[in-house]
Amino acid sequence: MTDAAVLAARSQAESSAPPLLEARHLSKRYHFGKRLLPGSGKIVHAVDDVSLAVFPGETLGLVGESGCGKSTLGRCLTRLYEISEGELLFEGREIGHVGARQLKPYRRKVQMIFQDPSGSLNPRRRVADILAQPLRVHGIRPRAEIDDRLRELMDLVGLPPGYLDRYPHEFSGGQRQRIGIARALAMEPQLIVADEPVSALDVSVQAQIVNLFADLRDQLALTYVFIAHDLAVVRQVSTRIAVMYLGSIVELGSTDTVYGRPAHPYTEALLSAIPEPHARQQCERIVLQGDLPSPISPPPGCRFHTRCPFADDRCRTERPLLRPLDDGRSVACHYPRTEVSRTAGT
Ligand SMILES: Nc1ncnc2c1ncn2[C@@H]1O[C@H](COP(=O)(O)OP(=O)(O)OP(=O)(O)O)[C@@H](O)[C@H]1O
Repeated sequence: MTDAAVLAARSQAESSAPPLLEARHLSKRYHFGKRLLPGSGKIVHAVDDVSLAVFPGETLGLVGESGCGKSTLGRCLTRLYEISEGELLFEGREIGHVGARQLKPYRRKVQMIFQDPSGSLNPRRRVADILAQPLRVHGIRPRAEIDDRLRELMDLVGLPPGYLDRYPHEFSGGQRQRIGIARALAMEPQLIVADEPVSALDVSVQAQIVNLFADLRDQLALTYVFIAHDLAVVRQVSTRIAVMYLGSIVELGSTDTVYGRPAHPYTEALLSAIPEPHARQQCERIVLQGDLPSPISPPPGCRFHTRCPFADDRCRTERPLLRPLDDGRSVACHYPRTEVSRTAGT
């Protein structure tokens, strides 16, 4: 493991603990069109050479605008999607390319929570059945202990045990998300990848669910990858932040470092849009010109150069690697904002 991207991904460790999960040069491509006719199909480079380490007990927030590849990366990390290239290691063991049988223990240890939990909640089954199913199928608890465990799970997510007899449609959105969380917890996971888990909820309910995530992390020593487009929510819940742009990580660092003084021009623009007055000292909003380029034909050089106000010839031709800076974060930019004079307007 000598190469700069992997070292940069690991340089963020807040403790000496080895990573729980590590992606090395992970890429995911979608093929569509007429694949049988050579040259006629198209390839979407949804995740492009991502190296990332997730450490035990942390919440790694994954942010970036719509279409940058957050969900695809989340699904690759949980092995819901096949990985096109690269490695994925859980507790040091390669699990990126193993078959279903070898993947079984990992499937339990890593759970995914979605924006809309309805997908995992069978509308014709009572909550008790929904929660008991993984306990039975995976033999997680002896039959005699299942009833107690169901009550425990309801208690963990703040729902009365009497609700076990109800059906999913009898709950509000926030309560349904609590049941989705309880279902994930039933597997006794070590890592949860939560993909936009609060974005469909009312703001007041969002705060309750975010607090629940934080409480559960402390209570059960969980580790999270928290995917969201709402930067204020991600800031509240995350210990570290990974910023994605067009399939790649462009900045990775502690939440305070990245939000306090972003180093990548894309992060700077993204954070300038947070409406909260206390989110950053700087109030001026940076409006990026142009749209997110297509991941079917990403631009050469720095992927961000077509929208970057500071791009020069080097940026147009040479792709910057994710490299560690002195302050512990990593950035994929030839001219990080923390290394140039802001007053000079560069
Ligand atoms: N099944 C698919 N086939 C082809 N392209 C896909 C597929 N799923 C996603 N994509 C494309 O891959 C890119 C990344 O999508 P992804 O959903 O991972 O981004 P995202 O950052 O999670 O966006 P959002 O926040 O809108 O969900 C997008 O350009 C998207 O259109």
